[in-house]
Amino acid sequence: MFYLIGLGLGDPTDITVKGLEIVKRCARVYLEMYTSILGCPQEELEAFYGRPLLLADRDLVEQGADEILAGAGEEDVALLVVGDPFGATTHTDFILRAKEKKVPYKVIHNASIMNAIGCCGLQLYKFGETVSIPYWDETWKPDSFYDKIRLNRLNNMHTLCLLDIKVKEPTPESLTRRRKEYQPPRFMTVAEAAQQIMTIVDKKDALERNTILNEMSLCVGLARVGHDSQRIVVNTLRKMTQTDLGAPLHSLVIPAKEIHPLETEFLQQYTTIKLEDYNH
Ligand SMILES: C[S@@+](CC[C@H](N)C(=O)[O-])C[C@H]1O[C@@H](n2cnc3c(N)ncnc32)[C@H](O)[C@@H]1O
Repeated sequence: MFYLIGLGLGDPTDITVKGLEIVKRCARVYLEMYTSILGCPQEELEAFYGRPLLLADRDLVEQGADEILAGAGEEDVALLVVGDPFGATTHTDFILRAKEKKVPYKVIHNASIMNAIGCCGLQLYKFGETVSIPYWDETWKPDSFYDKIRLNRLNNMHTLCLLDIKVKEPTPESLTRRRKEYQPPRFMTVAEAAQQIMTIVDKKDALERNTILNEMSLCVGLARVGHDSQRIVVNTLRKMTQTDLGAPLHSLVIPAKEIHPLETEFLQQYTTIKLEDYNH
């Protein structure tokens, strides 16, 4: 059997009892930590599970599905995913590959940032399409995520912005070489995300700027959701560009234009801005 097991968001003990029992009895257990991170080293997980783990890095997850699924028809193999397995688009592919190979599979769910984001007080059923904000570089500055935020704002829906994680990215110089060298891992902060959004907003004409988003629009920065060190801050978009929420992972929420009074009351604990009569 092939098991896709969610680890939750915080620390090793967030795995479910069901997940832990499966992990203990599997022949091979792979750990995927490039679409998200747990905030503890692999050794800590191994000590808690009482068994070794095989690290499934980006190359193995994206190109090595056959290797991971090998033998899963006869013995138990698991792939551990931080959050919920369906909280990242990458893992549905594993299910399709298992089906194709006639390997039986089971998914063990856990908390995901997709639902834990409700901890800021904005109601989950008022969120529109989630966006991913990629790191910009000198030559590549995609801004299609802004169009989705715009549509959500026009439809009075909140937007969850998931922020880029760069792990095992080859250095530009080694791209053409057989032996790749890798850049240090990078995790986008709420300040960096807010800065990229501000850059787009600043380019819009005055009418668009005032009706969709402007520097005074509110946003919610969240760091390390589900960890003991979780932080949530509500700020204006401009001030969020200067807000340091510490270690990764971070997410940013752009609230809908109209916020329910209960949402306002909840958000108020994360800011000194008087939200009751705030109108941006
Ligand atoms: C591919 S997504 C989430 C994948 C994961 N499978 C899940 O279900 O939560 C990764 C992004 O989600 C956000 N994220 C994940 N865990 C987070 C956390 N604990 N706190 C804040 N943001 C988080 C970050 O923006 C991160 O770059």
